[in-house]
Amino acid sequence: MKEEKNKRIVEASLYAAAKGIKLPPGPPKLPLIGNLHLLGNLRHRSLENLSKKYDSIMLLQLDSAPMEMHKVFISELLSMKTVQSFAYARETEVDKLITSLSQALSELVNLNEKIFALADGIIGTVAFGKIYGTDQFKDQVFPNVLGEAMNMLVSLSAEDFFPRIGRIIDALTGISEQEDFVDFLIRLMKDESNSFKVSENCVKVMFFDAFIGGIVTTSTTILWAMSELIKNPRVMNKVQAEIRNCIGKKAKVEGKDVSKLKYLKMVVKETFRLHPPVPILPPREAMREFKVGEFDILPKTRILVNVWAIGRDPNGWENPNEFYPERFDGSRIDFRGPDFNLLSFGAGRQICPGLDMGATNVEFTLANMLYLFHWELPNDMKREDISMEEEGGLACQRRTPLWLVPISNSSQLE
Ligand code: HEM
Repeated sequence: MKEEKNKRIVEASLYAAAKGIKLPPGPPKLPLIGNLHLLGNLRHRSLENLSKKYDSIMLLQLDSAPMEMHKVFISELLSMKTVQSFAYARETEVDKLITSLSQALSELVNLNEKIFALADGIIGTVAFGKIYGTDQFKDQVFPNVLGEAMNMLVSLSAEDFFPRIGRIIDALTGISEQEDFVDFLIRLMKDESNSFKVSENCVKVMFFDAFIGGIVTTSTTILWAMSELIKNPRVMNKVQAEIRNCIGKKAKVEGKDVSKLKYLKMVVKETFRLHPPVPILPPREAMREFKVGEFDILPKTRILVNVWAIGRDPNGWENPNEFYPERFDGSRIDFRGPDFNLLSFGAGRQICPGLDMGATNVEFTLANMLYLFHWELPNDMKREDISMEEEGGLACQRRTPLWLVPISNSSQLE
C-alpha cells in the first residue's frame, strides 16, 4: 500500500514538471544532484517521511552529477593505488574490531553496532586522515560521519547543510600527513589547470555522496554475509577451513593473504548477488530512442534497473534463492561491470567509483572475523529462526540487528 503511494508520488511530480504547470512542493535541491540522493538510497522510508513534511503530492528534482565529476572520482577512488594507500585505515579498524570481539568472547554481540563502527572508521579515515576518531578530532564539528549525515539529511535545509560541511572541510584541511579525501577534493577545487571548474559546492556534494555511499554499503554487505554463513553451516565450515588452511598460524589475516582466498571471494560474490546493498540503480535517462527486446524505449525515458530482482531471476541463475557460492567456481562472472546479471556496483560510466575499496574492505574484514572466531547463535535460537527480513533505508539492509556469539579460535593463533 505504502509502496503504491510512493510510486504515485514520483509519477505525479515528474508529470507536473514536464507540463510546466504549478509545481507541487518538494525538498530543496542540492546543487548538481538535486534530490537524487533521496530517491537513490532512501527510497521507501524517506519518500514516506518527505511526503509527511511536504505533501502526499510532491516534486522530486532528479538532476544528476555531471559525467566529468564522475571521471575524477573514478580515476582517484577506483584505482587500486588509492585502495592500497588506505590499507592502514582498514587494518587499524579491523584490529579494533578484533580487540572488541575478543573482549566479548562467549557473549552475545550486536554485530550491527560493531560493523557500522568499523565502516565508519575506515571511510572516516579516508576522508579526514589519521586524526579521525582521535581526541584531536573530537572537538570538530561532528565525531561520527554516518550519524551526523543522517541527522543533517533529515533536519537541515541545503542552506544550513553546506556551511556546516564547509566548516568541517576548512577546519580539517591540511591537518593529516597523508593526503586524504578532503585534501584531494580541495586540491581539485584549487587546480586552475582543470578543463572544468570544480566549485566549492561540487566538492561538498561529492564529499557527502562518497561517505553515505561507502559506509552503509560496506557494513550492510558484511552483515548479510555473516547472516548467510550462520544460516548455512556447510558454507561457514568450508570458508573457515579455506582461510585457516591457507593462513596457518598467525595473529591475523594480512591484506596480502586475501587474494589467495578463492572460496571467500565466491562467498562475497554470492552475498552481492542475493543482497545487493543498492537494490535499484540510480535512474538513467535514455538519450535517444532504442529497443529492449521487442519494445521501443523513447528518448528521455527514466530507466530503473532492479539489481535485486536480476540477482534472483530463475532465468539467469539455477536455484536462485539458495546461498550457493560454488555457482561461481570456474565462472568468469564478476561484479566489475560487464556481467549484467551481477550488478551490485552498477555498470557502465556510472559504475561505483568505490568498487575496489568497498570489495577489499568486505573481503578483508570477513577474512579476519572468520579466521579468528567461531560464531554461534544465541542460546535456544535455531538457524531457521534467524530473520532475513530486509528493510529499505540508506541501503537494503537487515530489518533487525544480527546478534551472534564470538568464540575464540585460539588453536589457530601463533
Ligand atoms: C560494498 C560496497 C559498495 C557497493 C555495493 C556500492 C554500490 C554502488 C552502486 C550500485 C552505485 C550506483 C552505480 C550506478 O549507478 O551504476 C554506487 C555509486 C557510488 N558509490 Fe558505491 N558502493 C560501495 C562502496 C562504496 C565506497 C567504499 C565508496 C567511497 C568511499 C563509494 C562511493 C560511491 C559514490 C561516490 C557513488 C556515486 C557515483 C556517482 O555520482 O555517479 N561506494 N555505489
